[in-house]
Formats: sequence, structure tokens, C-alpha cells
Amino acid sequence: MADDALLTAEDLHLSFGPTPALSSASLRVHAGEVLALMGPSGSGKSTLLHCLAGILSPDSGRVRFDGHDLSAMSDARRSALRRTEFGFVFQFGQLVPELSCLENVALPLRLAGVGRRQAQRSAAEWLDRLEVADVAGKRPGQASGGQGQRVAVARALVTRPRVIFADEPTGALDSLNGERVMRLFTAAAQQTGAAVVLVTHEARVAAYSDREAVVRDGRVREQEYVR
Ligand SMILES: Nc1ncnc2c1ncn2[C@@H]1O[C@H](COP(=O)(O)OP(=O)(O)OP(=O)(O)O)[C@@H](O)[C@H]1O
Repeated sequence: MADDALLTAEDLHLSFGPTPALSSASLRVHAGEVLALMGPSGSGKSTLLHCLAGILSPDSGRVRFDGHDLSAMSDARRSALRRTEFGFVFQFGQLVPELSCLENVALPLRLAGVGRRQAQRSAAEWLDRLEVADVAGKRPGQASGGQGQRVAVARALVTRPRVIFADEPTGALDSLNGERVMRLFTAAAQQTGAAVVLVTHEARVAAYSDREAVVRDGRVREQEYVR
């Protein structure tokens, strides 16, 4: 594999008490690619994603983003990196229920110091791109599951992060809505040049990736370019 990876995991080990979750897991993520992490339940996919995102620290091994070792950073610097360079989409959108969908998407920009009007303008553009402009004024509870996930994708992309981590982003949706989310998500990520690291059980969802990596027993066993 080429050495120009944006994000790398090298020989990660991590146990939760007596339970090993990662046992020598290594992976490279390249700028702009969509990488699907697949594998059996409990094999370590989410743990690997959380280590790559700097949410969990491995017991040993190293994660590097753009050449910088995440474990060598202070907590404050790692949090800042997560806010500015990474975006997140989870199974249940985790939108703020009291805010409108527009305000949810504008929120990461507001937290980054962008003025209200500019943040709302960008948020509206992103809702439009994800084909959910019609729910801008609604609260997440008034949107459907598929619309909520597209709002969550807009919120993850609005800051133009370099990597988006998505853990079962379509897990709560039927296949038609799941495919719509994936189609819009991957197209939007491609437009911004963001890499996507996607955990999924579903071959239909993984079909939107450029590359699949199979995690078994805490280790990346097979990797294959699918497109
Ligand atoms: N917070 C935790 N505390 C204790 N054990 C954990 C914790 N998180 C994960 N584990 C264990 O670590 C192992 C790997 O879990 P992980 O969630 O990474 O697997 P996964 O492949 O994402 O599973 P799934 O597909 O079911 O979501 C499992 O044995 C799991 O039970």
C-alpha cells in the first residue's frame, strides 16, 4: 500500500478489562476514499473506529493523522482536532431535539466561531444538498428517520472535515432510505474530498465504499478494493 495515508492505525491493542477488543489492528485510510469496516459482531469494528477518531486511546500501538501521533497530543488538542478535522455520523442521528434541523446543522459552525447568519446560510445549503431543505424549520422529532439521518450527515459535513466516521449510519433505516442516505452521503463527501470510515453489517451499504476491510478477532484480516 502507498505511504501517503491520511490516517493510520499501527498495531493497536486494546482490552476492556479481560476482554480483548483489538489485537494488533493496523489500517490505512487515504484522503477522499470511502472505506467500509465489516466483520462479525463483537470483532472490534467500533473500537477500531473510536481509536482512529481519537475517542479511545489504545493500550499500545499508534494512530497518526496527517503525520501526527494522536496519543502524543494533549486532550485539548485532540478534542480540537476532532472538532475541526473529523465529522461523525451515528446510527441514531444524535441531533439536539430542542433545536430545528437548520440550527442543528449550523451548530458546529457556531461552535467554531462562525457568525449566526453565515452559519445558517451554510447549513441551509447543506440541507439542500442532502435533499432535506423542507425540514429546515422542523425539530428532529418531526422529521422521518431517513430525513434525520440526512440532517445528521449535513451536520457532519458542514465544517468540511477531512475524515468522517460513520458507525452503522443506516442501521435504523429500511433499505430504500438506507440507500438514499448512502448515495447522498458518499456523493457529498466526494465533493468535499473527505474520507469516510464506515462501520456496517450490510453488504448493500458497503457497496457504496471504494474499499472493504474485514475485522475479525480484533484485527484487520482482509482488505479489498471494490471500485
Ligand atoms: N465499553 C466496553 N466495555 C467492555 N467491553 C466492550 C466495550 N466496548 C466493546 N467491548 C467489547 O469489545 C469487543 C469488540 O467490540 P466492538 O463494539 O468494537 O465490536 P463490533 O465489531 O463493533 O461489534 P458490533 O458489530 O456488534 O457492533 C467485544 O467483545 C465487546 O463486547
